[in-house]
Amino acid sequence: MLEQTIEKVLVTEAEICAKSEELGQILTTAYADKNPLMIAILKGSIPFFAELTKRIDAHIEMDFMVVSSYHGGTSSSGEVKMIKDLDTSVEGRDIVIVEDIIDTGRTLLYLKELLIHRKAKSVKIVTLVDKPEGRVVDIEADYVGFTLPNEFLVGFGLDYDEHYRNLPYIGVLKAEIYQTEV
Ligand SMILES: O=P(O)(O)OC[C@H]1O[C@H](OP(=O)(O)OP(=O)(O)O)[C@H](O)[C@@H]1O
Ligand code: HPA
Repeated sequence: MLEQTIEKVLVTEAEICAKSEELGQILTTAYADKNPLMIAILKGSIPFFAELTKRIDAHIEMDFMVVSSYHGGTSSSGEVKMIKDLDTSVEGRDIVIVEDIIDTGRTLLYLKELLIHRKAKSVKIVTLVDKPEGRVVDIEADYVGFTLPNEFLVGFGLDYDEHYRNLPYIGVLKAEIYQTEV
């Protein structure tokens, strides 16, 4: 069914689990005794957030923000909209933003500047995927799972028109899918 719409798989579920384990160990060491606030940027980061946080062997807290800049299809509106803010104050806290992807960089630049403005003690970014060729603003993640080419990706939280987030791997859709309703 869904699998028939996929042109190629770029990152398998096993590779994502192994990378989450590796990043979890790095964050366990980096944040031992710091009680960071880990922020999932919804909706896309949910599957990765779940994989990653269960592999961090240290005290953490969790909160959630909903922001959106992609309005259907494969192109960014360029405007980042806050749809749901945090419940927790970030003042004086060590923050780890968890994202599924950094592409143009606009979403993470907006979020990082917002959290610094709110007086977070530190703000680090962990992303499952980095597409450096897509960047239009100057921002980098501190921890990157996979650096991938500039193709439109789906799966493991990444959507095309809100579909395909539930694929357990990251891939590219067949070209004809972009011309038809999903
Ligand atoms: O680097 P950028 O070009 O800003 O793109 C990255 C952002 O785009 C996607 O979110 P989207 O706005 O599509 O919302 P979603 O998480 O609900 O899919 C993704 O989850 C990142 O938050
Ligand atoms: O390649 C992508 N796929 C899905 N969502 C995205 N948001 C930014 N880039 C992408």
